[in-house]
Amino acid sequence: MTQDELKQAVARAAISFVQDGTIVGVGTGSTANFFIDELAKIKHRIDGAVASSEASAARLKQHGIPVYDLNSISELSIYVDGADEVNKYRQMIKGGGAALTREKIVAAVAEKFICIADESKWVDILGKFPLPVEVIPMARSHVGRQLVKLGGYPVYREGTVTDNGNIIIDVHGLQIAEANKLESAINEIVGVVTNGLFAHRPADIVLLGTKDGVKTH
Ligand SMILES: O=C(CO)[C@H](O)[C@H](O)COP(=O)(O)O
Repeated sequence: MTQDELKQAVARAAISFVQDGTIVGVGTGSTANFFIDELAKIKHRIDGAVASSEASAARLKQHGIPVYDLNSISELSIYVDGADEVNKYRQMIKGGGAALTREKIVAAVAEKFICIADESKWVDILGKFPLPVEVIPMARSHVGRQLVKLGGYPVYREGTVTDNGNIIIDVHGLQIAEANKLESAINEIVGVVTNGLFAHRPADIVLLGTKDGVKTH
């Protein structure tokens, strides 16, 4: 099976968690795109969606799925999104697509976070994938220096502007043993909007696409 076929399989599996008549939280990235395409097939059963990026909102609208502002709803039963890395505690690194802040906001509102990923994303220790940090542009150098003090090698992601008008710094060389602590420490740096560690809010369910089928963690 190709990686895309594994992504498609988990996207399809996630549909079984969608309840009729609800608004669905939708993430960002290639795996989330497969989920959006699956969601379109059952769009008559749902009320609409909340998106974690402009790109996902556009794809949902192309399919004729109504997209709601997060501020206009009071509850969200599920949020379905991909990950760049996920471990056995269902903690994740996210933000490869630069949507980490909105992803974290929608995930915070959702009752259940369902992570959909192909098996290449499964890791023992988080940190091989460079950790994305969303930063207010004028704080770029300051934040970079503080990230070095935390043991990382910050690299400015040139040419990327987030949906919130900010920049991304990718932190290389981290071996993340205590994800909760590192998530908090980075968020305490002045100028950081948020970072792509999802340790305080891990996924509730991970659907992992493997050659032997979709496995649930
Ligand atoms: O966090 C994300 C975007 O900000 C994505 O979930 C993550 O990058 C995984 O992407 P893909 O499904 O394309 O592998």
